[in-house]
Amino acid sequence: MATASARRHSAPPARLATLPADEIPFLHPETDFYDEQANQISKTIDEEIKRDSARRKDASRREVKVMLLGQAESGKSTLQKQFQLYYASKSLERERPSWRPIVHFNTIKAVRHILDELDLDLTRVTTGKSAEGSDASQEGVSAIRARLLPLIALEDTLASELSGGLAVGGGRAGVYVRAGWQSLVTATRSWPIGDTSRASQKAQVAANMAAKALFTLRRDISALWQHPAVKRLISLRHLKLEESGVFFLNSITRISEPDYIPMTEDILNVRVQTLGVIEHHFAINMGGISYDWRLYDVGGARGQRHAWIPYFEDATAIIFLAPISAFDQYLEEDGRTNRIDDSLKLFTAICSNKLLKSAHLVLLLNKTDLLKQKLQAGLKVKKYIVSYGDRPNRYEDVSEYFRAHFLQVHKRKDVGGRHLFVHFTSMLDIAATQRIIVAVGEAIIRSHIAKIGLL
Ligand SMILES: Nc1nc2c(ncn2[C@@H]2O[C@H](COP(=O)(O)OP(=O)(O)OP(=O)(O)O)[C@@H](O)[C@H]2O)c(=O)[nH]1
Ligand SMILES: [Mg+2]
Repeated sequence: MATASARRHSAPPARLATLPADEIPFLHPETDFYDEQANQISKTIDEEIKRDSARRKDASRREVKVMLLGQAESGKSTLQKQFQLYYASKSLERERPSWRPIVHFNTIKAVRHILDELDLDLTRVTTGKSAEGSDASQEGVSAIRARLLPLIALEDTLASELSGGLAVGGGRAGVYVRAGWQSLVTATRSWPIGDTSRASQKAQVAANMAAKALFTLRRDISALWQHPAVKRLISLRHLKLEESGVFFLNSITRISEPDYIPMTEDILNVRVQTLGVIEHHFAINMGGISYDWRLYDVGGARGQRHAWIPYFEDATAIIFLAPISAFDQYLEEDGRTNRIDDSLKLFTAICSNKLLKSAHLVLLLNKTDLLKQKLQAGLKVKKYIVSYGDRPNRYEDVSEYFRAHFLQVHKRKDVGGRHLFVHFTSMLDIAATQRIIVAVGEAIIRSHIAKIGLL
């Protein structure tokens, strides 16, 4: 391992470093003394390289890279939060205040959506296009609307500031998050792009204005939410709010309190779109060994899916989430594609992707709580999925029908001859999800060990 220049030096190697370049003595080859020293050094270096390589190999064997995949709103980030809650609850605790403006944003967005639908309803009634409606049911709405206008005016600014000045997709206001987004509203870490302090200050100003407006107008929001015209629109299914909107409107008094800090349940209910790929680290102990668990949470909308590919080759496992409550919903990015159909196509692409052929596969059929609610409310699956035919419109039959379709995709398209772990989940149910997280974590680590050999 001795280098050519070192072998020609007659002085003991330790002196070399202390000599200025122009005083380096003439080098005599074939010095016994030097050869012995050089061999010793060479041996030591070789051993160190071997040890380093063993350490690296060991570390890479303990590294478990798990990707959360699935369409937008399938519940990937919610699952990531559940992992964080279980394996790194202190970090979730620290982030708690940064979720407050996002809870407020979700609420303002829902209020704006209600007012838009009431507007549309009035137009339908006045143009004679609605047989069911009556503008009498909107009595009092215009006064509430006038008072709520300053709150609604904050929606776009808040969305833009919370997203770090990003405007994605155009049209509907939304909040998009990338790695490190919490620093924008907590000012504890630096935002990775642009003028960090200014971005953070602007986001905090917008967040404070929204918090004040929500507190001042909380009774009007409540009155709007309880209004018979709104109830009528919901029962006619003209008004379909995001789940987070319903949850926060039901909690308006609590979340608009000046000293409000989001509870874990609030954090799980929040809706923000993920941009790109966000990496999270956890240490998971199994059998006395600590595994470096890396979770990759991705943006699931169609325009985001290209960003997944660079991570495929290294993935130890894929957890694919399919929201089976979405049988009556269509993609936001393509209003003609049924969400279940999109999930099945995406799952087909994942099962048949050669880059992923050695990754373990876990399928979570998510949002079972919402599926139950929709079926109980009388929504008919066959109206949206014709092939469901005259099967019973019960939870057991519907969930089994969807499960069978995903299993069939796996059977036909899987390139790796892999086992598929399948679970029904309701990601907002903390106790049930934590049990599944432990089971899934152990199954993935066990398969990983089986593949790479015992540590
Ligand atoms: N009722 C119910 N809501 C859920 C469930 N899982 C997730 N949600 C809600 O669905 C919404 C979307 O969840 P996210 O975790 O943000 O979805 P995502 O897959 O990360 O979406 P993108 O980041 O856009 O790809 C959030 O408001 C969650 O609270 C579930 O099992 N039941
Ligand atoms: Mg997400």
